[in-house]
Amino acid sequence: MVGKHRRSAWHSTLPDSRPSTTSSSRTTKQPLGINQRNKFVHVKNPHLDSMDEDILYHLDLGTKTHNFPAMFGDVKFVCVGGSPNRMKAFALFIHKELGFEGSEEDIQDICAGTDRYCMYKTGPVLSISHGMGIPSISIMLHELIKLLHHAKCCDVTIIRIGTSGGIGIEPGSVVITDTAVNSFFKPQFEQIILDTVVTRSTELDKELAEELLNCSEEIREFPTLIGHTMCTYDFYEGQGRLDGALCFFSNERKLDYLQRAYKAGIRNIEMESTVFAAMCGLCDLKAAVVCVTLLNRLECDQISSPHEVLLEYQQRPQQLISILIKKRLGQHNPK
Ligand SMILES: O=P(O)(O)O[C@@H]1C[C@H](O)[C@@H](CO)O1
Ligand SMILES: O=c1cc[nH]c(=O)[nH]1
Repeated sequence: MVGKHRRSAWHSTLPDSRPSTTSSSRTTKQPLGINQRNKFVHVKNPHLDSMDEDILYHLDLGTKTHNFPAMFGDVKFVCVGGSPNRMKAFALFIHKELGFEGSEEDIQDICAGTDRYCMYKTGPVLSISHGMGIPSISIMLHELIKLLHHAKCCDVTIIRIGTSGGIGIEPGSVVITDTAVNSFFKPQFEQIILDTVVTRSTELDKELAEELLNCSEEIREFPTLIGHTMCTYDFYEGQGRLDGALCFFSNERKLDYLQRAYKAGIRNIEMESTVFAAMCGLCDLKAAVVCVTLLNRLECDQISSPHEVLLEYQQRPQQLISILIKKRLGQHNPK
């Protein structure tokens, strides 16, 4: 049984079934979310205090070479996603949406000295790529969380905007994760530390998920729903695909697994949400995962939609996040 969630997954193609939660109480013209005033980002590592300098190697930043409070102290929203191009596109999009002055050329990759990750900042919004899979996002998050801590950022909301495979929902739907689960449908992330397996919770911020769902009420162009997200260690065998270089199970076993996942409340599969939820939770960061689905895994394994369709799908979580950010900043004018 998957851990607590307030209601079962819900599909916006049934508008009448939308919860009656009003958008006014939580999301109108408030600079910050209700319960997140002056909450600093916490690192949980006593060794950091005794370090003379902290070099964030994969971001090509360091506390002696860069003035973190000056560069990042005003950050309130951090958006992360796998692809460098997507995260650059998001930074440009949000820059325009927030009506900031300056041209696109002004938004440069802060991590240009490394090709591991890219990072863009526009106003209070930081946009960073994390590559594919748990190890890649985990390295980025260690360094990002330290960056936010050294910069003395407070009241930060962090959102992963990704792509995923849907289960039993229309391709192009956007899933807001209430709980990230592992391949056994459990709300847990297992981190191996030295020679010990440490199990961490993958609960995400339920209020933030609801706030995002409220924002989705303004977008009629695509369905948005709340559901569990399964996070795997692999795209092919790990997600029950029949089209990898290796596959030793039948179509029947694949479908049985995916149907059991659907019954457990899982609506999409991706490769980062559990560690993202676990690390952000431990460091007091309000976190959400918002992924578009590229296909329905009950129907196929290959992602065969045309490039333009996939590009448009990738913009959907960005549209939703832009409404949230504008509402939080008191800049939103509903259509
Ligand atoms: O944020 P992205 O689109 O990279 O997320 C998913 C999970 C994997 O990283 C990748 C697999 O195609 O897409
Ligand atoms: O099926 C999919 C599509 C995108 N990302 C995944 O991890 N799985």
